[in-house]
Amino acid sequence: MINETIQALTIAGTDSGGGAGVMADIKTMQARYVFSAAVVVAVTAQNTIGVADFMAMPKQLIDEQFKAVADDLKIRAAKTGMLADVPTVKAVVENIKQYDLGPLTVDPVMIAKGGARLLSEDAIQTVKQELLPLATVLTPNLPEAAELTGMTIQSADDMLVASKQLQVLGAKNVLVKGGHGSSNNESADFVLLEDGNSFWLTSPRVETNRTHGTGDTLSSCITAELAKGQSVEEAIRIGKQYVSATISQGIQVGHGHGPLNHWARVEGENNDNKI
Ligand SMILES: Nc1ncnc2c1ncn2[C@@H]1O[C@H](COP(=O)(O)OP(=O)(O)OP(=O)(O)O)[C@@H](O)[C@H]1O
Ligand SMILES: Cc1ncc(CO)c(N)n1
Repeated sequence: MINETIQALTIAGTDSGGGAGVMADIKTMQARYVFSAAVVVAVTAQNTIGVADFMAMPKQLIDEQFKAVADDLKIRAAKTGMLADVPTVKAVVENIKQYDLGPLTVDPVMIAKGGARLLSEDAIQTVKQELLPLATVLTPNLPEAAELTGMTIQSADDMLVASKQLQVLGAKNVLVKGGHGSSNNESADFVLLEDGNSFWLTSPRVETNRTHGTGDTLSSCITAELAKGQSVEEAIRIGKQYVSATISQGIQVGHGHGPLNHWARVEGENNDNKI
């Protein structure tokens, strides 16, 4: 008998251009040696330049995908990404409550790098009230943290206050991503853990437009590491190291915000005998 392969689930939208959403999630989990299943809740027509169109899946098809996965696979951790609109958020929340999917990472995706809305404005409230309380780890970028808290977030102190507010709203552990920050030489993320401990994660800011799917990649890596049984702190630290490697070891695809290098290796990591 061989040991059961570690399995994780992404619940998100597809990206026809291959760089973000479900595609980035699967590539990331594969690179982290975790088997990835996917519940597709929306399909986008998208490339590195922008999102041309998208459609959310009907509730019945979302329910059936969750059931198909839960009936057969042993999911050890899950993440959510693009959730499109109110009915989709509600369907996802209902299914997450119904099945044992392990620790949940919520990436509250709202607006794509090109400016397209991937979550309707009225659904922000639904995410806040119904999905946030289910999050083991919440990973907003600066504009998302601002939307969810109603704060203006400009300084490091603002990130700290926002993370506390997000914990009050029900997220156990919060990672506020600084990719959209104004510092020119550092990309600094703030982490507030369930036990009240907090720390900064910094990496050199890479001068590049190849940053399509950074948030998806970070949250998927965290999910993969949680599936392996890593602590939340360790999963977040590895996530930051991996996403930094995928940005700094860039590849060239497309004409806009290029995708990341999911083949990138974290320096010093031994990847022998991972399966
Ligand atoms: N130019 C950069 N150089 C280094 N690290 C970066 C850069 N841009 C983003 N990051 C890092 O990537 C991670 C994701 O942050 P970011 O704020 O870009 O997420 P996001 O906006 O949700 O991404 P997306 O919407 O494209 O998926 C964070 O750890 C952030 O610090
Ligand atoms: C489908 C999808 N999910 C998430 C993002 C944000 O990176 C995107 N651009 N597209």
